[in-house]
Amino acid sequence: MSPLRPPSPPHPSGRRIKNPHQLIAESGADLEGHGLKRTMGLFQLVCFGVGAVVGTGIFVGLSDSVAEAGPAVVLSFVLAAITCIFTAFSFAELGSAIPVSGSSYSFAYATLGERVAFLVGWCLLLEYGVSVSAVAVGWSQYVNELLDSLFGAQLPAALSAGPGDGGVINLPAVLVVMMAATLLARGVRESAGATAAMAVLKITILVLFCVIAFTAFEHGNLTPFFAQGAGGVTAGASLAFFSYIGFDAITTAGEEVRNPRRNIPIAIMVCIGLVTLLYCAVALAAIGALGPKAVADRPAALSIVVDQVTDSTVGGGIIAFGAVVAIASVVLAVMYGQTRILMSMSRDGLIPRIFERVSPRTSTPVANTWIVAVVFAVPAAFSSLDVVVNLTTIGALATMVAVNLAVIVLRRRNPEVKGSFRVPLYPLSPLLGVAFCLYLMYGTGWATWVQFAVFLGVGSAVYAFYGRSRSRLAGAGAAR
Ligand SMILES: NC(=[NH2+])NCCC[C@H](N)C(=O)O
Repeated sequence: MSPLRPPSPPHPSGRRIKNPHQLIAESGADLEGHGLKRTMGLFQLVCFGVGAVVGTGIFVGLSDSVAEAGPAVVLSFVLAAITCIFTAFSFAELGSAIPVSGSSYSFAYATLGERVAFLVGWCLLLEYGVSVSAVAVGWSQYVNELLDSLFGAQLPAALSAGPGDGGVINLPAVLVVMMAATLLARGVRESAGATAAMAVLKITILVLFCVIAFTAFEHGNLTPFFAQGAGGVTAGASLAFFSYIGFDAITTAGEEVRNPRRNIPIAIMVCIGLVTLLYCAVALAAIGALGPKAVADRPAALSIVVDQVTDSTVGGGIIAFGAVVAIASVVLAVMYGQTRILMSMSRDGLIPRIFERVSPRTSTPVANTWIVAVVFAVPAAFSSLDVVVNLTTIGALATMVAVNLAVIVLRRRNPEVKGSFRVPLYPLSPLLGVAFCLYLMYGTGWATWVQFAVFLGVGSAVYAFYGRSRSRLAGAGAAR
């Protein structure tokens, strides 16, 4: 049973919009010590961000972006980072003004209304759920690489890749999803210490990679720099964007952060800056060592580069081991996020109540966790990486468009709700955020757009036939 919360009073506009004051009051954000415990400081918050962001995108996706952009992939990373920065400003403003859990879904509910909030929640199924599948598929490549360097043998392709990638079923990907569900259902979460350790591990592995790969650096490998022209840079940026997804996790911790109004925006900026530096260095090191062709379209590319540079399988094995641990932690974190978003939506009455049911034995949403695991194990088993990466990316970008718009709506409609952080150059920053997001969405290609349109159509139908009539907010009398 969920604790009963008093329903929000109707929004003055008469539309189904959650009153931001009510949201803040419900979360106890202005009363330190109420609600969840405020234990996270700035360092932990940055670690939390790095832990959520660095994963399959750089370890595996790098080779796809290099295939699109050549050495100019560095610019693709920068383009993706700029998109994130504008959007991160918006996340930071909303996160500091309305410091509640639930992230973009809650922000949209307080500004753009219930229908849009539902669709944002629906897109989060791509950004979180489908990305669990994507990250798991990437994990499986490094498991194979690790097995290879430990035992000199890999799993047969039939059992370690989906039909699109020349296999039948991707068993390691299914395995990691099920392991994460088992841990989450038992209430095992990364402790603050483990989160920090994981972030340090990721940074160490990537720095180690750069140090090794730079020993074999040759400028010649970086020319021609614009191997595939400007179009390649754009396509590469859409792919590279995946490796930044997750920075908004920082804003989902709103209720557990000390001094959120100051720490959340700073943590977002530090996290994106650090990650961009790392990614550009890794890309330059990898291409500088072996040239773009040897990096492009290779599974477990970072391990392979190190193997070739050091002429042994030990270094590559170490990188693979680090990647296996690091990527598994992303699966855990993202699946956790998905279950909590579904819990918020269920508490609002927009999806069936089974998602908010908490097991009395473990105090975790067990049914919710297993539904998520089983549903997203299917694309993990049978999809190829680029399909799930593109779907995750387009879903994430769509929610970010909504977040940028939410800033504008909040400032116009509730100018009194202010956080400590305000986006610079308003309204230019959120508008540029929208523009960059749309640009990268465009870069995902028409096939992804078609899949996305179908997905949104289904979501609208679910809202029309289910969520709309069962909404708690509607029960409060604000229905229109
Ligand atoms: N909230 C999320 N969807 N996180 C997925 C993060 C994916 C992560 N950027 C990676 O490269 O593996």
